[in-house]
Amino acid sequence: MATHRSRPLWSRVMRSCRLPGFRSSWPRGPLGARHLSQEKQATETHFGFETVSEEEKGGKVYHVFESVAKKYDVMNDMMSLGIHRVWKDLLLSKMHPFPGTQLLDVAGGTGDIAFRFLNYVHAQHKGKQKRQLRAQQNLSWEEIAKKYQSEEDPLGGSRVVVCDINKEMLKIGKQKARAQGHKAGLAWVLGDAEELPFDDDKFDVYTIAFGIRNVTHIDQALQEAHRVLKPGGRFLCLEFSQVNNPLISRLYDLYSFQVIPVLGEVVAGDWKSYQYLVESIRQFPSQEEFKEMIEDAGFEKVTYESLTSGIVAIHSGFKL
Ligand SMILES: COc1cc(O)cc(C/C=C(\C)CC/C=C(\C)CC/C=C(\C)CC/C=C(\C)CC/C=C(\C)CC/C=C(\C)CC/C=C(\C)CC/C=C(\C)CC/C=C(\C)CCC=C(C)C)c1O
Ligand SMILES: C[S@@+](CC[C@H](N)C(=O)[O-])C[C@H]1O[C@@H](n2cnc3c(N)ncnc32)[C@H](O)[C@@H]1O
Repeated sequence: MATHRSRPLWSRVMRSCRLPGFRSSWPRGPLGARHLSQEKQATETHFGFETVSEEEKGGKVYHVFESVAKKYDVMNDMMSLGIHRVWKDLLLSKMHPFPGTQLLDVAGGTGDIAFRFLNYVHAQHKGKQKRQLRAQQNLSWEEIAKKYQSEEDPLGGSRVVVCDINKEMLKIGKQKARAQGHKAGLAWVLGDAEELPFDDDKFDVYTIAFGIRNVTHIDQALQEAHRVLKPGGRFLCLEFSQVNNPLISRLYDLYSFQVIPVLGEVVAGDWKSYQYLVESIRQFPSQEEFKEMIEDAGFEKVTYESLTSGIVAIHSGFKL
């Protein structure tokens, strides 16, 4: 079977040499590459509103999530007044996993998407079991109890792999998994979205929630998503997007720049990481631009849904 090492040679060589032209037109934010010289295009990018070298960015992003890991979940509930939970639930209902789904959750951090997936497939499997038992009306209650006990896989064959580049985020995720009683069907892998440590054609669904904005080469991460998905597999991305209503946009800016970093400082003792959060949101492409990037990576039937006036969007695409 082909492995992740089997990426075309030109791709590997151009990537390691950082030749101009390898990158797509991204980044295109206010301080993005389109304002830079041809030579600098291959080496400079943005970290929030700051211009940094591509080599520097990964380390800076790593430091942000290492720093916020312990307060990450509480901060999300506070900053979003719990709304991020609704967005994540919507991602799961859009996915509507079938029994036996193999999910890869990239930039999975503290496991929010993975735990939702496990709860979803568990409930789905239980429901299916109940329906089957109801259909077998002639069974005695002892036989029904026996059938329940002999059930070996309560997830019906579904599995999720959480992959994240940050050890601290994964550590918190594993602690949460233990506390919530998740063990079966869950694996944690340290890895980079730009160079996934998985074989080709391995997963039915690839998710990335609030992760892709932090990746240095978004085009590379999208190509990797395409590579590891099975033919017919689905890409789903939940990410901050563009608010189009001018009034809401004004309020949103006020809240983002005046409140979020203050909350970051008060709750997590970390102004800078939350300043990076709001700045990185402004650097991310619009719904339509991101849709094009997903198509460029080879996905088909690409669609998106804007949620909460476009504060976030869910993009979907298929490897056909
Ligand atoms: C370091 O990197 C990160 C760290 C992290 O912890 C998380 C992430 C990734 C993010 C997530 C996993 C998602 C969860 C996190 C967030 C949603 C935080 C980011 C928040 C924003 C960019 C702002 C938008 C927030 C929301 C839509 C949540 C709801 C909040 C409100 C409705 C605001 C209510 C607050 C107040 C009333 C307090 C007083 C506010 C002011 C004085 C400022 C003025 C503000 C307003 C008048 C209202 C604000 C209005 C809006 C936000 C727009 C309203 C929208 C609609 C009506 C649709 C990570 O990468
Ligand atoms: C805002 S958190 C999102 C966590 C989780 N998906 C959620 O929705 O709560 C962003 C995550 O992206 C991870 N990340 C950043 N760059 C990455 C990369 N190149 N490869 C894999 N993960 C990365 C960070 O370590 C962090 O855990």
